[in-house]
Amino acid sequence: MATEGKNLSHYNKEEIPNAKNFRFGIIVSEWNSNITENLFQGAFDVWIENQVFKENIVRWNVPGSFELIYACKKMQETFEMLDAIVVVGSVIKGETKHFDFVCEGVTQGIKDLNIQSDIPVIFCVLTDDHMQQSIDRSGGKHGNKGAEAAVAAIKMAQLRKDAKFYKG
Ligand SMILES: Nc1c(NC[C@H](O)[C@H](O)[C@H](O)CO)[nH]c(=O)[nH]c1=O
Ligand SMILES: CC(=O)[C@@H](O)COP(=O)(O)O
Repeated sequence: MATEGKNLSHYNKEEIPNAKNFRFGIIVSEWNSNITENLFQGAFDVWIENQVFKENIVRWNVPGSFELIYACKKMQETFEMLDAIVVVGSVIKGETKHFDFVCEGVTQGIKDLNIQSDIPVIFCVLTDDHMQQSIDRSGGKHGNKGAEAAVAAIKMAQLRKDAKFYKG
């Protein structure tokens, strides 16, 4: 398993672009908030550690992961100055196939928003079989996927900035 036995949240600050002037959006699902709040904190802490100004971080909340799609579309439309957006969710399998549809729907929706908009969207949605897997990946033994998402957001913001520079 890709994550098993590993903590993927450790990163080398020397390899992270200067994030001081970047502006980020983050949308947090309220489902499984014990998980999503830890994911948010992991992302927020990485951005602060990399000199992002608190006032340059915009947070919205949504009821569940499926609503991340619409909220992200509206955030892209509303805050065109953002350099990247992170969407945060925790989907945990239940008794029915609903888990499959929510996970696939969010995945495809966020993929589409990356294609349709100039603002990159980072996918920080845990899709786990049970709560322990979620705990392990939101500040537990396998690190914090929120921290990883924040690093990805910085790197993609820099890639977008470089692309604009080369395009002229
Ligand atoms: N079961 C989980 C959900 N389900 C709710 C959906 O995301 C959505 O809010 C609802 O279908 C109304 O549109 N959401 C999660 O984020 N995590 C879950 O485990
Ligand atoms: C992902 C879900 O919506 C799921 O957790 C809901 O649980 P159930 O499938 O038992 O209704």
